[in-house]
Amino acid sequence: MTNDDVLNVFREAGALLEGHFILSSGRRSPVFLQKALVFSQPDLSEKLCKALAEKLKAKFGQIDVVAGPAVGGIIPGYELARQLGARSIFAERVDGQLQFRRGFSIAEGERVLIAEDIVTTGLSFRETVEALESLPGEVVGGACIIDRSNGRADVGCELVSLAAVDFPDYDANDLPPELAAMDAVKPGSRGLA
Ligand SMILES: O=P(O)(O)OC[C@H]1O[C@H](OP(=O)(O)OP(=O)(O)O)[C@H](O)[C@@H]1O
Ligand SMILES: O=C(O)c1cc(=O)[nH]c(=O)[nH]1
Ligand SMILES: [Mg+2]
Repeated sequence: MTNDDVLNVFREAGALLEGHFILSSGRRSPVFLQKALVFSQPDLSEKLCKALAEKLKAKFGQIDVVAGPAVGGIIPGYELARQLGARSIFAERVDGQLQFRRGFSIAEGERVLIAEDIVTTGLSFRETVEALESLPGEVVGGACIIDRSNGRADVGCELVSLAAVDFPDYDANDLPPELAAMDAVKPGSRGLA
């Protein structure tokens, strides 16, 4: 799939939003990819993850465990695991810190892939890498559906994206006038009680 093919899936699902958004990192953007609207359609999740899984097989070979950060990483992580013949686990925030709970485990020597929906600054990805450090297994790399930093984000491991695009984001104290004129909304889960 090309970048345009992937963006068209989001556009047709009504998931390519315009406005004033507060991102997970606290940065602001006039564009938001509401992935939940795409992942609410299993055929679309399957289509995107199948194309991404082909790239991942070629790059990393055998994967035993796919680990994604909640909430956004759960569905693509599960569908990628299905496509790759791997297990799927997820990390969730406890007092703001990502932890693997619910009895999830990784065995010594297992090959682990980190799966995300969207990468902006790479912060959530790096936190997932950190959460995996105290567990057995080898992180062989990472995957995301859309890298909106177009390859600039440091994710703490080798990243394969299905699409890489350049969407603007700004410091909250340095907004362009058209964004400053709009009320901001925060769609993600980070920081919610
Ligand atoms: O690269 P980053 O700057 O970390 O931004 C990307 C992250 O932001 C979103 O998660 P969010 O914390 O908003 O919550 P969600 O997963 O519940 O949507 C998205 O799912 C990624 O995890
Ligand atoms: O950076 C984010 O928080 C973010 C951006 C985006 O486009 N979509 C999303 O779910 N999160
Ligand atoms: Mg997330």
